[in-house]
Amino acid sequence: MSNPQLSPSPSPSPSEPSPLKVQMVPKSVSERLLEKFFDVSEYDFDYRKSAIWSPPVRRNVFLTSNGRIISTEKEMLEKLESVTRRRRRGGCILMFLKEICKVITREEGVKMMSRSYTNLLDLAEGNFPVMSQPREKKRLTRVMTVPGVISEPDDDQDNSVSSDVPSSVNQDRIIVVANQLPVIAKRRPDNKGWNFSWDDYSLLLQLKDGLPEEMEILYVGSLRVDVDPNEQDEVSQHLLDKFKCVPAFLPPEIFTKFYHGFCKQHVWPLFHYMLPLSANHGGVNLKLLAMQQMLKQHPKWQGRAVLVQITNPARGTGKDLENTHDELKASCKRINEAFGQPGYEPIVFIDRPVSLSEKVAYYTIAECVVVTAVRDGMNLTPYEYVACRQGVSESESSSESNGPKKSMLVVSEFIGCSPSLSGAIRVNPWNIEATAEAMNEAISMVDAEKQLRHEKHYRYVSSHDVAFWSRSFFQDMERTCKDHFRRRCWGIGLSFGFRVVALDPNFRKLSIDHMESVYLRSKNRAILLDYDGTVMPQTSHNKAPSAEVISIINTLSGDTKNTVFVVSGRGKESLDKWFSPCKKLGIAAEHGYFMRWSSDDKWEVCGQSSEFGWKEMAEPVMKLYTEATDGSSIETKESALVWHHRDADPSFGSSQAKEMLDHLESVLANEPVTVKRGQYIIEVKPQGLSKGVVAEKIFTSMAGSGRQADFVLCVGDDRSDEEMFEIISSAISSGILSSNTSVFACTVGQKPSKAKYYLDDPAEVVNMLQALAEASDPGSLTEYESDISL
Ligand SMILES: O=P(O)(O)OC[C@H]1O[C@H](O[C@H]2O[C@H](CO)[C@@H](O)[C@H](O)[C@H]2O)[C@H](O)[C@@H](O)[C@@H]1O
Repeated sequence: MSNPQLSPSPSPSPSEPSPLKVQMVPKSVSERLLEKFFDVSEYDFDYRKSAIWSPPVRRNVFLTSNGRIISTEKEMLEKLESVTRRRRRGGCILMFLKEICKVITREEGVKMMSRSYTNLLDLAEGNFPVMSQPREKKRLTRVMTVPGVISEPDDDQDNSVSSDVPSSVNQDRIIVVANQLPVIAKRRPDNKGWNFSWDDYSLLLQLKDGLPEEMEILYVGSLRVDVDPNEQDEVSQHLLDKFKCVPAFLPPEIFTKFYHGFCKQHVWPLFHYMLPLSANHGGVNLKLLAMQQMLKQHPKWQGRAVLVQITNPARGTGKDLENTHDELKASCKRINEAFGQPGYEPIVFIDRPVSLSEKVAYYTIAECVVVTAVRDGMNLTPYEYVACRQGVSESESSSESNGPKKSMLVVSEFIGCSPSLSGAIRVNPWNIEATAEAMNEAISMVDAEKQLRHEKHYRYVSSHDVAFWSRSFFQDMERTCKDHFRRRCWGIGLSFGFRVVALDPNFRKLSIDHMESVYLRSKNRAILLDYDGTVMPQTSHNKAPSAEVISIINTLSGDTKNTVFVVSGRGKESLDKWFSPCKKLGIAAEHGYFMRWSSDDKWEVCGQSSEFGWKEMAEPVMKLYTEATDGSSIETKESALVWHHRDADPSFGSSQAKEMLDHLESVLANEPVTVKRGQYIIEVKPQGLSKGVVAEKIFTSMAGSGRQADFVLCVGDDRSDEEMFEIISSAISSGILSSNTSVFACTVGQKPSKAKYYLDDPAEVVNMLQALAEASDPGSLTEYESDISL
């Protein structure tokens, strides 16, 4: 092992958190296993350093890369045995190493953090750290990888809550984790301890305005001061009691590496797709060059226009930053020398720290603000500027800006706030000429227009404040987590393909025997079947239904107790041809744009819209993506356009599909259409057309003719089929179906769905339908139909 084997240090007792020093610990189970089976010295890793120390519990918990929790040494050995067996079959040394690397031993972590570094999972569970006291443990819902009911913990956690719902959820709480806590810490004048107060300027603090009043808000983050380890317990307790803040005390050198190194040099550039230096080169040189260009192109501004460049002092250090800074200074000097006059310098370069009030003063007098960041998540400068310009009172403003409020913005199209500023002049900051022209246009604009643009922006800024954003984030979160505690989480896939899906605990495999017995007892049955991916495998090349499927569907639709429909996105011609032997079968084609109750009936056109002008807008976009995506194609249906990427490279096709979805949604935003994803397709279809509407029509018609369905079987595999499942509960509440109706909503494949049941694949669906066909009443079949079904 690469770890030096030092003498074991005793485990801290639960009441005594570990002192602030690095301790090496005895070899863990996983280390011993690694040594036993692999030459681990080849792999230079030390997983223990990544372990987060938490106050000790008395057992180990291992988390493997597929999310399975292994909680005993015995289980670990079993896992190892199975992996080594796989290894012999030519398998997965690396995979196992990765799994082992992900092992988290809660007891054996290297205790390099200070005592305030508490376990965030505990916070989430409602176990607030009470310093120096043993804590009660509750557990979060576990992640499983195999179907079944989660067994109760068999360990020594006597205090754990056995219910799925932690008691803490009775009280609404939100935990805000941020770099800095929204508190100001000052040493007491006598140097004995600290005074704390809320930081009223902190956005984090203002978040609460958008949250429900009874919501408890807990903050986790660092302080801006360095608190001696001896004082940390007391400070933590005080901040928790009085401010609901949990401080993370990072030693200064770790904080510097974390913030200036990891955050600024790695995470920020990574998330903004740029090298660290190009940012600084952050909010500046492109703008100076644009100013130079504007003065050259529009000499009328020489002697009149001044660019005040407020540059935050560089947060990092190093030769590269110094060079960048020197370059900026040189640009300012060059421009000022070229265009300056006695008493006039076109560029005022401020690279010292600027207080908020000074910044507000600059914003208040600025005729225009120019933000040319080449990449930024949000950038609040334009909003702050608009608010400051609104705040100018007539008595404070110069005679020139007396009268109506006005402001002008030139903003980079690459910053997050750009789309929300519809009155701003948007530029590509790399295009210096265009930026220069935009600056000229902005300051040359007539006052009335500046005023209109300002009013528009101010309306947006004043209604989209911090409270607005926190409220909308919170609502999104609430919607997403609505059933969080009810659902079971399942780990699916491996490595990068690993994901956790949350499924309803009642989601289960459809029991054919049970359904068959209900089928036999029922009198009015509605059977709604999707086509592709349900009765027809997606992988099949021949898309026509097999003779077996035709025979089964024919038998089912021939039973007078049954109303059977194929409800598909496909066009009517192929469905009509394929199912021509099934005379009594209903067909809904193109998501219900066309509907036919039996082969004797005419096709009804159900679309509300006969206006297809949008096709001319959608098709060129689809063509663009088709040209760029080898293997993709466009399908033109009567009511819809479909872009297929099944035959394209899987990952490229799917990323193109995501991009096209966004593209089409914005191009067609004002058109009466919806853009939907399906199995390897993006489909644009008229609004109001859905399989849900089809299902509703069928149930309504049955009820209207005195044959309200007492049995509903609805099977589908795709997103569009979810609309059928969804409509069932509203059909029961509206009385179209009875609360006694036996409903079998079934999706194909195990995945999050509105359906309560699943079958694994189309083969199982066909078996299930076969069982129902066999249970159907042969007496109700016509002679011709019984011939076919034989
Ligand atoms: O509602 P469904 O019966 O599931 O039909 C939905 C779509 O079916 C067709 O696309 C599907 O089959 C294609 C092969 O023929 C395949 O490449 C694609 O991935 C599948 O989604 C049809 O072409 C679409 O118009 C339907 O919307």
